[in-house]
Amino acid sequence: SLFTDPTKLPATSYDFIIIGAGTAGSVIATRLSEDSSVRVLVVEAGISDSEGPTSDIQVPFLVSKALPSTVYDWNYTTVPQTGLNGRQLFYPRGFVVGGCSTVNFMGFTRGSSDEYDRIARVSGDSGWSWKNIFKYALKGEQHVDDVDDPDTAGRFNPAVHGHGPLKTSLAGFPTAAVDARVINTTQELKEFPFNLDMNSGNPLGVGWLQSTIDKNVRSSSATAYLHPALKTGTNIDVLIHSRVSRVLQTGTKDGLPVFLGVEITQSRNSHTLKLTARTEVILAAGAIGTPQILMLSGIGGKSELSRIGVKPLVDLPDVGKNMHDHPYITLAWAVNNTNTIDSISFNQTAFQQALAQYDANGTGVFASNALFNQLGFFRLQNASGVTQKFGDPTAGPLSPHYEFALSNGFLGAAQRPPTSGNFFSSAVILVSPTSRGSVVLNSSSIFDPPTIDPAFFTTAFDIAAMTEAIRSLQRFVSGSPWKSYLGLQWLPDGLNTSTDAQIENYVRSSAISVNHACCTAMISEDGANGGVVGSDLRVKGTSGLRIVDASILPNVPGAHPQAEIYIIAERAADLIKQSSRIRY
Ligand SMILES: Cc1cc2nc3c(=O)[nH]c(=O)nc-3n(C[C@H](O)[C@H](O)[C@H](O)COP(=O)(O)OP(=O)(O)OC[C@H]3O[C@@H](n4cnc5c(N)ncnc54)[C@H](O)[C@@H]3O)c2cc1C
Repeated sequence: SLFTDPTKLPATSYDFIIIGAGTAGSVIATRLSEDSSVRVLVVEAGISDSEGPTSDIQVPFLVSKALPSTVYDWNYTTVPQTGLNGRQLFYPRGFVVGGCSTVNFMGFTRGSSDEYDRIARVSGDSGWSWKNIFKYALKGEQHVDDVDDPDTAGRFNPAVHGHGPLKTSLAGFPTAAVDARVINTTQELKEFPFNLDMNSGNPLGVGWLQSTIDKNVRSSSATAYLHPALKTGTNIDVLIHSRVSRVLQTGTKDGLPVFLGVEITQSRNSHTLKLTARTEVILAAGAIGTPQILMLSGIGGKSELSRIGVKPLVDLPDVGKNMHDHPYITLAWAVNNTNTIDSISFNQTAFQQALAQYDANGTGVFASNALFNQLGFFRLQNASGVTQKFGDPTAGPLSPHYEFALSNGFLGAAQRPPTSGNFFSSAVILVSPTSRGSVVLNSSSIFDPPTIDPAFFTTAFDIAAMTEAIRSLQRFVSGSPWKSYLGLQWLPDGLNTSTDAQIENYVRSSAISVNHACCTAMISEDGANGGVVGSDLRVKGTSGLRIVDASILPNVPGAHPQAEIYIIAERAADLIKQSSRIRY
C-alpha cells in the first residue's frame, strides 16, 4: 500500500528497505517483491506521481514544465561554477515517486558496450560487461509503436529490444522540415554517418531518438514497475513524504558494522522513527541523496564528517567525490519555415488546439517529446589533436566524446527563449568530461541541502573537446541540406564563434547541465582502497547495506544515463536475490 504517515505503517521490520522510490529504487523494490512471502518497504522523500499538475509529468510534450522549481523538484542549485564565470545553476532532481524518471526528458540511450566493459574492468566483475549484462537490457525494456507513426522501418533495430516493463518508442510526430535534412546530411557528409539503432552497443553516428514514451504517455520506473507491483502484490509498502535521515548501525558481523536500521523523519521538527530490515537496506536515493545519507550516517571521509559534527563510523573518503555530469551549450538559427515546434510553443491558439487533439484522442504533437527527433554521438577527430594532447577519457573506441541533440525549434541553454519566430537548434553536449566535483555536507540535518559542485569546465580537456564539438556542429550545418534553410544565427546572439577564445567565451557564459549527475559513491574492486561500493554494490567496510543508483557508476556514461541505470538495477536485483536466504 501507499502510506503518507510513517506511524501508520503495518510493520517496523521488513525483509528489505529501499531508500528512494526513484529510477533504480522502483526497479529493485518491484523485483525483490516478486516472491509474495518477502516484505518490502520503499521510503520516498518526495510526493506521489498522482499529486500536483500531473499532466506535466505524463504528457510528453509538456516535459519542460515538470522542472525546475516545481513541486516535483528538490530545488537544488550548484555552488558558483568557477568554470562558468561564477554562475550558479539550477540543479533539478525528481522529488517524486519514480524519481528523475518521472520528470526527465525521456531520452533512452543505453550507451556503448565499452561503458559496461569499463564497469567490469573497474570492479573486476565480468558480470557488468556488455556481453553478460545485455540480457538485463532486454529484460527491462520493450519497444512499442508511437500512436502517430507506427511505421518504424529503417528507424530502429527490433533485434536489440526486449520484453520488459519499461516502454520506449520512436518520435512519432514528424518534423518534416528537419528530419529529411538531418538524414540527408548523414548521406552527404561522411563524418556524420547514419546509425540505425544507437541502443545496439554502438551509439556512434546520427540516429532516431528513442524515448521512454508508452505510445503517448511517459513510461517511468513508477508507471512501468512500482505501480503494477503495488496493484498486484500485497507485500510491498511505499511510504512517501518521508525522508531517510540516516542508516543506523544495528550490530556487528564478521568484524563489520551492520547497517540494517533506517531513521525516518517528515520535517525538521518532527519525531524520528526507526525501522529495521531483516535482510538488507538498499540505498537508491540518487547521486545527491545517496552520498548525503551515507555521510549523515557516519560513512564517509573521517575528517570531513567530524568537521560537521557527525560521528565517523566507517572511513570511506570517496563518498561524495568524483561527482560529474554532462554540460551543454546550444547553437540556434532562425529559419524561414513555420513547420517548427515554435509555431505551437509560442502560439497560444495553436498550443490549445494541439492540446485539445491530445485530450480527445491522444494523438498529435503532445504525444511526443517533439523537441528532438534525432541525436548524434561522435568521437573527436584525430586531426583535432585534442586526445593526443590530453589523452582519451572515453571508455573505448565505441564511446563518444560529444553529442548533438538536433531540434526542430528553439532550444537554449542559459539564454532566455524568444517569444516568437521559427528556429532550428542543436544542443552540443560534452559526454566525456574530465572535470570532477563533489557533494559535501553543509550540516548534520537531512533538511539542509548539501553543497553540490559539478565543477563544469575546470579542465583544459573539457574546453578543448567542447570547442571541437562546436566546430563539428558548424561542419554539420554546412552541408547542402541546410543551405537554403538556415537564416540568421540566433545563438550565440551577436557573439562571433570563429576563434577558440570566442568559443570558450560562449561556453563559459552559456553552458548549463544536462542533469546527468553521477558517480558520487563509485564502484571499485573488492578489497581495493578507493571507491565506495565493491563489485556487488555492497558498501565497503559495512554489512547489510548496498547502493543501487547513478552514484555507483565510475564514469558518467557517454549517453543519457537512465537506460544504463535501469540495466544496472535489473542486474543488482538478481545479485541481491541470489545472496539472500530467500528462494525466489
Ligand atoms: C531534468 C532532467 C532531465 C533528464 N533527462 C534525461 C533523459 O532525457 N534521458 C536520460 O537517460 N536521463 C535523463 N536524466 C537523468 C536521469 O533521469 C537520471 O540520471 C536517473 O533517472 C537517476 O536515477 P537514480 O535512480 O540514480 O536517481 P533518482 O531517479 O533521482 O531517484 C532517487 C530517489 O531518491 C529519493 N530520495 C533522495 N533522498 C532521499 C531521502 N533522504 N529519503 C528518501 N528518499 C530520498 C528522491 O526523491 C528520488 O525519488 C534527466 C534528469 C533530469 C533531472
